[in-house]
Amino acid sequence: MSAPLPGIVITGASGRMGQMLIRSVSENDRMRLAGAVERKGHDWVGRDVGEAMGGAALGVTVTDDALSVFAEAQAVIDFTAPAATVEFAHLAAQARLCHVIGTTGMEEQHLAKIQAAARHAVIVRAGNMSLGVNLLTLLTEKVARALDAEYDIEVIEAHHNRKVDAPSGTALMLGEAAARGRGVALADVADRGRDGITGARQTGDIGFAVIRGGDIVGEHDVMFAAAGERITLRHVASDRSVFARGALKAALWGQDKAPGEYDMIDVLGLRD
Ligand SMILES: NC(=O)c1ccc[n+]([C@@H]2O[C@H](COP(=O)([O-])OP(=O)(O)OC[C@H]3O[C@@H](n4cnc5c(N)ncnc54)[C@H](O)[C@@H]3O)[C@@H](O)[C@H]2O)c1
Ligand SMILES: O=C(O)C1=N[C@H](C(=O)O)CCC1
Repeated sequence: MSAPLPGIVITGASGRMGQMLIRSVSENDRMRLAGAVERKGHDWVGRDVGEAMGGAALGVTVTDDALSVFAEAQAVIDFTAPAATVEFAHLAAQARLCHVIGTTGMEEQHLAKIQAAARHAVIVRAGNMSLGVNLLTLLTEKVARALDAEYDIEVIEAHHNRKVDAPSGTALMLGEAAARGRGVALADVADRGRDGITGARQTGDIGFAVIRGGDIVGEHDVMFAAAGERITLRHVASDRSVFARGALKAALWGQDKAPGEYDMIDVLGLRD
């Protein structure tokens, strides 16, 4: 007899990523959709999630009681908002299931609570779950290590007009990778908001520039600019399925791991 398929809960079910994840999990034959969670008061609560999405019924009713569905599942995939994710991390630790976190815009207070939850649960967290961006972080680190500070590093990102955090989680991952390559702490060299008479660029800074418009899914450039030449590493996401694919991989990967915090470099087996 074959083992039961791992049950996956999707939080933020009505969101841009939530709907993509509901579709991806329900079409995947290595897992089953075990729950769909939305915030209290959301008009999807109490409805079949497939019908709420405008399609066929999936036999899963959207709930605002996360713990009740976590108790019957093996993983939760969570692309919501920082405060909600902290709450879900606490509940996932209680239910001892794998928590895959795609939420960005986290501050120190959120990260400390997630770290505490990782004492009891497997947590996989990444500002970008796509294979392409995770490879790009490795390339960025390598190029930054090879070049000296005569090469100014700028991270440029573009996203849709509904995005609420900036710079994007991906831009910060790329900035961290560049700082690692340089052997510095990003917090010491990040230049995140230029406006007015800023003065000349400081040698060694890592700059961030942010574009918001229309339905851009996610675009990131890491530029190394020196006198006489410029290198640009680029990733363009044109479909949210690339993030969902990584998240589903992480949920399966996390099933037999010890509690702790992991990222997509671990999931993809790319760590040196
Ligand atoms: N890591 C990645 O690969 C990746 C990719 C895409 C988006 N993201 C991040 O995922 C997050 C969501 O992005 P989106 O575009 O889907 O946003 P969205 O606003 O479309 O969806 C967020 C959903 O979360 C729900 N939500 C908020 N609080 C909740 C709560 N307490 N309980 C249950 N549900 C709650 C909202 O109602 C909404 O449906 C953002 O932080 C975004 O940056 C990460
Ligand atoms: O649409 C978003 O929001 C995205 N967020 C992530 C980020 O902040 O980098 C990943 C790309 C899409």
